[in-house]
Amino acid sequence: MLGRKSAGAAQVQPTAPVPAQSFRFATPVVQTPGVFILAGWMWRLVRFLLVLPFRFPVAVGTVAVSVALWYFTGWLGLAVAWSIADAVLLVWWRRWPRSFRDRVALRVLAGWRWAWIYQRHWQPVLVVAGLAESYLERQYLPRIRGVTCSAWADRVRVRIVAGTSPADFQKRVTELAHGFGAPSCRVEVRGPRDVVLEFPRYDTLADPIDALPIPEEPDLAALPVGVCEDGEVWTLRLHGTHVLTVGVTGAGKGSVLWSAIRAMSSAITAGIAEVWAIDPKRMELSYGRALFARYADDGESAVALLEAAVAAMQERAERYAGRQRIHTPTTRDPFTVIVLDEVAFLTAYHPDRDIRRRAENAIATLTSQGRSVGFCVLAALQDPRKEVLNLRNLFPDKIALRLDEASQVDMVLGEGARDRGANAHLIDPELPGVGFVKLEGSPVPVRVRAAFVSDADIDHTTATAAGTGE
Ligand SMILES: Nc1ncnc2c1ncn2[C@@H]1O[C@H](COP(=O)(O)OP(=O)(O)OP(=O)(O)O)[C@@H](O)[C@H]1O
Repeated sequence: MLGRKSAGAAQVQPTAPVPAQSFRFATPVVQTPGVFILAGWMWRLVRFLLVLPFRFPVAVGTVAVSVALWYFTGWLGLAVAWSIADAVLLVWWRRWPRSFRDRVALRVLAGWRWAWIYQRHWQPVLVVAGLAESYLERQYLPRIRGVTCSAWADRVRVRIVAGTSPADFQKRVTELAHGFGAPSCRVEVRGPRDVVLEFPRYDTLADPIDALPIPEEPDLAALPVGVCEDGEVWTLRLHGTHVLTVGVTGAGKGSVLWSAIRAMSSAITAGIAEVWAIDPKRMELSYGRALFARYADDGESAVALLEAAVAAMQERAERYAGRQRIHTPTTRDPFTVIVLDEVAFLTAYHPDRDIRRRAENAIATLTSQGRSVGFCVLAALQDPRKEVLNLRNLFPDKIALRLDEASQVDMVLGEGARDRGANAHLIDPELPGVGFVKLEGSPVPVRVRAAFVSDADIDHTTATAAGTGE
């Protein structure tokens, strides 16, 4: 009956078996002869041995020379040669430790970690993490192109499978870090199908950092405020930008503010920079009050301070109009930093609506017009949501200290920052001052720790800059 034309077209899936079908076609199963399997393994072994000298020339060369020495001179010759080589390495290590570290120690370490950590665990970790691809019943894995070690991290260069994207790795940084036993993982895209996975070997920022020395002639576009994960000094640009520091209570926002103020204190003494401080909590900035040209701690006086800053900025802009386009700090026109602790107090939490409106207007004007005439807003905030501070995009530079939620990372550092490894919501509460920043010229967020400025350090800074207070 179904075969009749009047029954209409039957809707069957092309691959589903049809019950009434009299013949079934299936691919025949052919047993591979053992000799082919053996030949395949032999070929892989030969290929491995052929590639080995090119991949590890020093290691293979050392073994080859040792075998040759043993063959031609016996054990004695080999022992003498090794003793001389050891002595040379010892002298190298003692006399030029840095070059020894870069050229010998880190290379040996990289070879060891390539073999023992990455090559050994590569397949299981990537398959379980969902980074292996299947096509026509074959499995394709990203390939390790090389491993290098720096003093604190391993960098694994990977050729990804054609048709996949680096975003697949960026989404699985947590799985990769745990899979290879690293505290974290960051993904850097170098080119088409070319990514680098960076696995720190230990947390370089685990110990607090003491207040950094005060620069005598501070570069206001690169103030030393802490340390980056790779051991470099973390410098913060203030001149020519505005900076927003975001973090939950106790995240260490105060140490960022104080490190920046401390770093520019010589410029304050010289009269070419000044700080106007707003401290609604009266606990953070009040301690170093003598350093500030102006200070406010309640809604009315804070708004008056902000409006005075706007007036000063506009007066300066009027003088510069048509004459100069770049601000150079001088005693007449000092670089002015408006430090605003807990900015949400003025823009969201203050009970007086008029104060909130005036504060928001003043901050918007300063952040949108101030940077070219030498005004900078350095603000701290606990909650980055739009309802609390809808001006956050007017701050070109942002610092994400410990945050409450994963979704807040991209709110602070911009779209994709969390995928690139800026897990600010996972920062250990025991590590105040640790955060993520984007440094100039790189989209990859860098993990940093602000130096801790104690009360004694603030006293010292105040004493150094004495005579410039209110
Ligand atoms: N960089 C740092 N290194 C080590 N410890 C720090 C650092 N910064 C802050 N701390 C410690 O963490 C505590 C909280 O820091 P801080 O008051 O700066 O946090 P906060 O983010 O400003 O919090 P809140 O918003 O509640 O004021 C400090 O008392 C200090 O002991």
